Amino acid sequence: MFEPTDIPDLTIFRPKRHGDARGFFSEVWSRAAFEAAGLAFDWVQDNHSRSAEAGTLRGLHYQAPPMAQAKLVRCTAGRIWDVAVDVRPGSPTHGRHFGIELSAENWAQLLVPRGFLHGFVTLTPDAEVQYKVDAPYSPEHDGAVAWDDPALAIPWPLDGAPVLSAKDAAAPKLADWSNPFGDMP
Ligand SMILES: Cc1cn([C@H]2C[C@H](O)[C@@H](COP(=O)(O)OP(=O)(O)O[C@H]3O[C@@H](C)C(=O)[C@@H](O)[C@H]3O)O2)c(=O)[nH]c1=O
Repeated sequence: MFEPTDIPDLTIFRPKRHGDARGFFSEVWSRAAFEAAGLAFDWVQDNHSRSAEAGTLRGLHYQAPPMAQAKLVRCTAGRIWDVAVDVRPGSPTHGRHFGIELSAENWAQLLVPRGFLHGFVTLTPDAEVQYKVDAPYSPEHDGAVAWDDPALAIPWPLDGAPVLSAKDAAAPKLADWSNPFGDMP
């Protein structure tokens, strides 16, 4: 059910789907199951986004401490390529990225700890992404790093230029960015 990745603390969660003639039932998050796996989070907000076009890229985003957010991300319509980048100061995997397809079919989720950048690109039209966060939205702490920074070299599955927000199109490269996570508790 829980699978480690090659980045410590970045975890894949594959909830069981109980299929029957009506459809399916699935526990998409359970405090007991997560705590039994050593994953205790106090989620405070559920987010839901929909992107009309395939090739819509949202990222790479973070909230700075003390409003840093862990995220539990899933895709409930269509397919996305979800990416997390470890920017925890002193982490042995600092700068490393991890990507995974999340979809309404594979029902996988990605648990992104605090101290990571997070983003995704939609692989189908009308993709819907839902995620829990463990700190409230704070526009003053909201930030972005360039999705296409060559220093990160993320192989986004894109066919041409992505659809971006103005904020993401103007995001700084890692070299021009001041990492706020050194102050993380
Ligand atoms: C993230 C967020 C945005 N908003 C508002 C601000 C703005 O008017 C509108 C759209 O915001 P954004 O452009 O930041 O939305 P988006 O680009 O979808 O941002 C999200 O991207 C993914 C990859 C993440 O990891 C999230 O944490 C978040 O940063 O919604 C909230 O009210 N609450 C929130 O928690």
